Amino acid sequence: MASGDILVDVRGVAKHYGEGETRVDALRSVDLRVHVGEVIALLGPSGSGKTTLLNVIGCILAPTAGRVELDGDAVFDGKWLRSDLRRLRLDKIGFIFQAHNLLPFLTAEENVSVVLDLAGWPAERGRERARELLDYLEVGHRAKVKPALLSGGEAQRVAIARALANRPRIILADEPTAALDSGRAQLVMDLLRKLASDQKACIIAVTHDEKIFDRFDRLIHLRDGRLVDS
Ligand SMILES: Nc1ncnc2c1ncn2[C@@H]1O[C@H](COP(=O)(O)OP(=O)(O)OP(=O)(O)O)[C@@H](O)[C@H]1O
Repeated sequence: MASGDILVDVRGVAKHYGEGETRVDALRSVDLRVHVGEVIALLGPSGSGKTTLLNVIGCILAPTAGRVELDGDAVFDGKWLRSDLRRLRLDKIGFIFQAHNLLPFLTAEENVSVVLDLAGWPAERGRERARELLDYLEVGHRAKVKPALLSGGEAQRVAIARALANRPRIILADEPTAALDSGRAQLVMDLLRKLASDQKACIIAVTHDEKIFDRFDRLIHLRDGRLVDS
């Protein structure tokens, strides 16, 4: 595959927390490349480093060593290479969290458009984009409803709309289907697959949800901070 197809390029990434006797090596020399259109699962026992790796790729956490390139831009090489990490995250990365933490006092539509406000979109265009995405995710008819009145599946789709609002090409998900029953979990995964292909994006999801393993292109296993054979 051409190098232009690589959206996430992690090389020799290590991360330890603490020092001396309390030191924990959460990641040890991790190499990972993720291509356009790929949908990848990060698996491994509790404490194996999955969240740490997701947070490093999401530019939320600085590794102790190594290099990270996102969508062709070097962002970390022993140190951050970009001063505007918040902007970088807004432009390139979409986060989908398990507890979908929608803002309870905003409608579904406003929960999506608020991200675009932050990214500097004019309000009207932000609202249009939010509606378009909610329609695409088949939850447009719930646009004016607040999160408390949404079903689990609807709320998760609003959270996905929010993660995608600014057209990020790197989508990071932490247990995206944990709160859903089997049928809804499959639907969410089918949606994420369609998105990755339509928007030339990639998806990296931490999951323990065996019923969706067959929806991933690759299963990446972490053990004690190292990648083991997929
Ligand atoms: N802020 C922190 N300070 C100290 N140690 C930490 C911190 N965050 C994580 N760790 C440790 O780093 C290791 C990897 O943690 P991480 O959360 O990445 O694992 P995980 O695979 O996501 O686990 P889980 O499936 O339980 O969420 C663990 O030993 C954890 O205790």
